[in-house]
Amino acid sequence: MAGFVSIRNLRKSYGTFEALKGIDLEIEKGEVVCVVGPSGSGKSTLIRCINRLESFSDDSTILVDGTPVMPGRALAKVRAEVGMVFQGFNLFPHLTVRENVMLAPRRVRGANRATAGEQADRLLQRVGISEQADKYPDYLSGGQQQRVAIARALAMEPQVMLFDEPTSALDPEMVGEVLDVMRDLAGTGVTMVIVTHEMGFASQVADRVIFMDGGEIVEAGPPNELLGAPKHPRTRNFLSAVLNH
Ligand SMILES: Nc1ncnc2c1ncn2[C@@H]1O[C@H](COP(=O)(O)OP(=O)(O)OP(=O)(O)O)[C@@H](O)[C@H]1O
Repeated sequence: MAGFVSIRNLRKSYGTFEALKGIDLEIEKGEVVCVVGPSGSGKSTLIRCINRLESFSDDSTILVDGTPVMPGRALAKVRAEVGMVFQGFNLFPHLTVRENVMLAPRRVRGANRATAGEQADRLLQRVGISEQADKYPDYLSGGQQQRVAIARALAMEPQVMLFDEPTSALDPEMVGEVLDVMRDLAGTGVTMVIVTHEMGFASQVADRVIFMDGGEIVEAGPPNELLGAPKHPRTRNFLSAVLNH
């Protein structure tokens, strides 16, 4: 049966270089999937294809809640259902924290100012930074900015949240506060796909961990199996390199 996010034969090339070599992946509604693997294995490319920030081969199919992720009118529907959080926080520097969170509901959904403002305040409370609402992003720490970015993505009430190494650009002492917000979110029924190098976090929150290497899914399974007792030698090599680092 097709998953809530259904990926079939996903191929992506940059010139002659094949970054994704035919990925098949079904993600259930509410499932939390962590994608791990070495640098350059195609993790970011995979999740960027899900909302078509990257184009992909014509013979590949991605469906989100049954809607094909293809150029055209349906793409706006998919993008409204899929929130994304990047490594860099990508907040608008000329807008306050609250205005950053209000922007998409106002522009895309036509929400009025009061409704969008109330929702922003609720979301900022949820990510623990209500007191920063009237500041500009540059005055916030990296961890706080990333929490605003999560609130901003949640403001569209997405069905799916994509996270592309959300803690990689943070100073170590700020990683925990962002992972805590994501951990809370994982308990709320939002479907999450998370590219991460945080193996401890993946083992705690993931329903399934996917190991990618060379543009392919080498192995996938529940965290205790994939991280605890990987079957494939490439997974074992990767994990021993990461964990002994
Ligand atoms: N715009 C691009 N043009 C050319 N090659 C690209 C482009 N984006 C990515 N690639 C290549 O595609 C491959 C997969 O990149 P991707 O960023 O998906 O890897 P990744 O697993 O997310 O790596 P990392 O953990 O370092 O972020 C890499 O070899 C990368 O160099």
